[in-house]
Amino acid sequence: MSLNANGAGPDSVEADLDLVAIGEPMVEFNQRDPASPSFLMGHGGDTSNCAIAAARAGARVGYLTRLGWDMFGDQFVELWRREGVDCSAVGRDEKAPTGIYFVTHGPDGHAFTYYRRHSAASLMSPEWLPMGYIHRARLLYVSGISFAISESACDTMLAAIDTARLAGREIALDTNLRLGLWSLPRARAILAEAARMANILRPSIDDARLLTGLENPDAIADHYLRLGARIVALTLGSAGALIATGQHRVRLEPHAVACVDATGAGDTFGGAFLAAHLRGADPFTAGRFANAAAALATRDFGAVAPMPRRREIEAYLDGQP
Ligand SMILES: O=C(O)C(=O)C[C@H](O)[C@H](O)COP(=O)(O)O
Repeated sequence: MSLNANGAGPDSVEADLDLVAIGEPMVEFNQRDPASPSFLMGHGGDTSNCAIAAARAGARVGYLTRLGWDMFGDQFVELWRREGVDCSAVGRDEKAPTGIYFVTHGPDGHAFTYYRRHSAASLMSPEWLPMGYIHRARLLYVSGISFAISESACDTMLAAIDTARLAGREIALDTNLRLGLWSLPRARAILAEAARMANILRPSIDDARLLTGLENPDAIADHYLRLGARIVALTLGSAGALIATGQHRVRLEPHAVACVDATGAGDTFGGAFLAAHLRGADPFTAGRFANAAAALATRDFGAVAPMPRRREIEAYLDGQP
């Protein structure tokens, strides 16, 4: 079942949302202390993270997914309502569960363990897609993870992109490569196709190296600009970010914050970047805002809980030299 799903054409629908994100949310169990058997419960899933980060950064945001008819599904609906993320077109599935994942921490950073196979979101299909809802937003946000979780979810993402393109909406793609979900050759082929259709691209340097075979951040930015993106926001992990357009590029230095858990930092960058972009900031100003937001989001455990709000990000930037 999906609520308020309609297939009305773009001309009859006013864009009353800035962005709509589509993908899979997952309940998160985060191990704060490797010596302890207890896990902190939270909420993750890259596109839901991005939607919440964008809403906290000041955008009008909608989210599309399918949830189980379970306690975790109810929690997500409550979370999005609390965060001001419109979830009126979210579908629920009586037979399939909401996905979950575990975050553990080691010397190489965090690692994810998924329990998401046959989840409600992985059963998304183009027949379900509420196209009229996509028309309501100026920009569609998709992520590589959603192409990887199942064949029908992959088809749904391609249909969502087509819908947004035909309606003249912007498309933003986060590569979010998760090789536990699909093979590198498959990811390369499908994400290159998706990147061709994206106006704004946010690859991480690790993803981009694997996907393009290139090493150098400038060469990676050139590659994606050549594919057709207008803006490439390449995040460089603890080395900051590179924002590139056809005309200009700026390297953003990292912010020195005490990092506790980087889960969701990339999604926070994406959400904050898009919120700033959609209120008219140029890509470099949006990049500075996002770079600060992502750093602030690493100061505590969990993908969502430590995400900063617009005022906090601006106050932090005001205090920077
Ligand atoms: O892996 C998945 O499928 C998830 O959605 C789990 C996490 O919530 C995001 O992956 C976090 O993404 P980052 O912002 O790159 O840390």
